[in-house]
Amino acid sequence: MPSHLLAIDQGTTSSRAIVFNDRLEIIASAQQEFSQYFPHSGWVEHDAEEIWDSTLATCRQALERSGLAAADIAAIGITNQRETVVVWDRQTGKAIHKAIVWQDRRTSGLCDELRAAGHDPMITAKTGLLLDSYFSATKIKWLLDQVPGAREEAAAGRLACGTVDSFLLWRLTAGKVHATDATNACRTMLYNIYENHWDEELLALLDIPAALLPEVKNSCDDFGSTEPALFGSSIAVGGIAGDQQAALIGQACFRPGMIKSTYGTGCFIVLNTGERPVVSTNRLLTTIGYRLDGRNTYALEGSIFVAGAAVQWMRDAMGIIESAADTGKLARQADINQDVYLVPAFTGLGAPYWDADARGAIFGITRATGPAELSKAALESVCFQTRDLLEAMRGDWPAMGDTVLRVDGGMVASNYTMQFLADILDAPVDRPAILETTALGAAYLAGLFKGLVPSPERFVDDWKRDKRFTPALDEEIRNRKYAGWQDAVRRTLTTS
Ligand SMILES: Nc1ncnc2c1ncn2[C@@H]1O[C@H](COP(=O)(O)OP(=O)(O)O)[C@@H](O)[C@H]1O
Ligand SMILES: O=P(O)(O)OC[C@H](O)CO
Repeated sequence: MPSHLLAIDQGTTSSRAIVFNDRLEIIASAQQEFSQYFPHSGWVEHDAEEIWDSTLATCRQALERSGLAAADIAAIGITNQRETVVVWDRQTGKAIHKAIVWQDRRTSGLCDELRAAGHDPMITAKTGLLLDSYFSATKIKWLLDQVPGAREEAAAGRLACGTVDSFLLWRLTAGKVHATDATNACRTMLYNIYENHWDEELLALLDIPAALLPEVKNSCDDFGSTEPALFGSSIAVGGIAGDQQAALIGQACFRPGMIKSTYGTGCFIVLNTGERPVVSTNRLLTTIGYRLDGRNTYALEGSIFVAGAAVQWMRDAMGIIESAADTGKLARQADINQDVYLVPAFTGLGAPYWDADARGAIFGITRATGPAELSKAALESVCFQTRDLLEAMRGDWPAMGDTVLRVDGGMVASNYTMQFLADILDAPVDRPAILETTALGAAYLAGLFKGLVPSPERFVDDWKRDKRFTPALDEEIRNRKYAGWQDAVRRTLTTS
């Protein structure tokens, strides 16, 4: 009986494949970066062929490194960068244009027009999202409108469209399955998260034919099986989830009130709110955390565009540090009497401010300010932004109670940052034993499909912590520091 699981983690900058055993321990992995295309200011594209090639290559490498054959893999789970869209030809499987990436802002003018026409309350009421070019819908419209012949091809039923999971599934099954899961569908801004269907009014508003879109399934479901020639024999695909939702699953946040925060390039905080969706009054997103057996578990999400990217900026643009880990060492040496704040609004500010025009700023610099103080300010900015989101979540969902934040992503390697996070939140911060939580979530869904892993209720109890960071900052200092941050943000915003 095959008992291993293969997780595909198709991210914004790299594709990864990880083989897990049925105890959900990592056996082997492979990773490959691919090109980012920036054809114009604010535009971000990926080549769908590079996405596919890197995914296939890493799956094969991970299998080879594990010493296993395809026949030893019980099922594949796919997790992916969300919102990014591909439109492809059903006959050839080739994309008609490069994929438009979630970060791409080319349709912000169209979003402004939709807002001016008063459509945003309807969009939020159906999708739980805020009208923004971040989501897939306006990107699909752009592709249909701008690629020569696309509208005619679509009308003739010759095109298919989907988020990256759906494109990969199409390729893995050699065009036999056109499907996605609810966590990906709910990020398109075309999916009604309360009634669980592609929304006709939204499709009509954006002139997107329903026939283009994939079937929406559970996150753990029968997604078909891979073409035998790809890996030597066919493997079932049993799970799909967008990467932030997969991290929620991998962190075993299966109970209402449980919350995870992923610190990579950006930061995404997701709170499980249970079977009842919570409508945000604080500009957070209502989203589907996962769908199992036809039942949605909803979540509130806050997205911060710049987290580890602030550290990359210190290294690549400023040359203040040589490697990311230097920031922690420097921050510990900083003069504690200097209150320096960095507001990393490099591409505007995300939740809960949603100010696309704000730009980064540094406050409180003196002649004595140097790399140490800037490093400290960069790391702390991520923690202040997390507190902003948690305050918004508490406002939206008073039942949240005491928070324990489960963290993952590259930046959680920084003990300085994690301790300051606990201090400024005045809440414990838990770092898990397995840091590959996104892939773990995908593997878990695939394992659940095959009955190889514990039920969600039991998985919660199996979750293992590496380290807990406990708050240790005096209340008066905490309040003063946070007030300083709020003041810095106020001075950065372009909207009042
Ligand atoms: N020790 C560290 N201290 C601070 N930041 C770090 C550290 N290690 C990694 N990072 C940051 O974490 C990010 C990488 O995390 P990762 O989860 O791999 O991101 P992504 O999946 O978005 O590419 C980078 O932005 C990097 O600067
Ligand atoms: O690929 P990541 O890890 O940068 O995540 C991207 C998010 O899914 C975008 O919403």
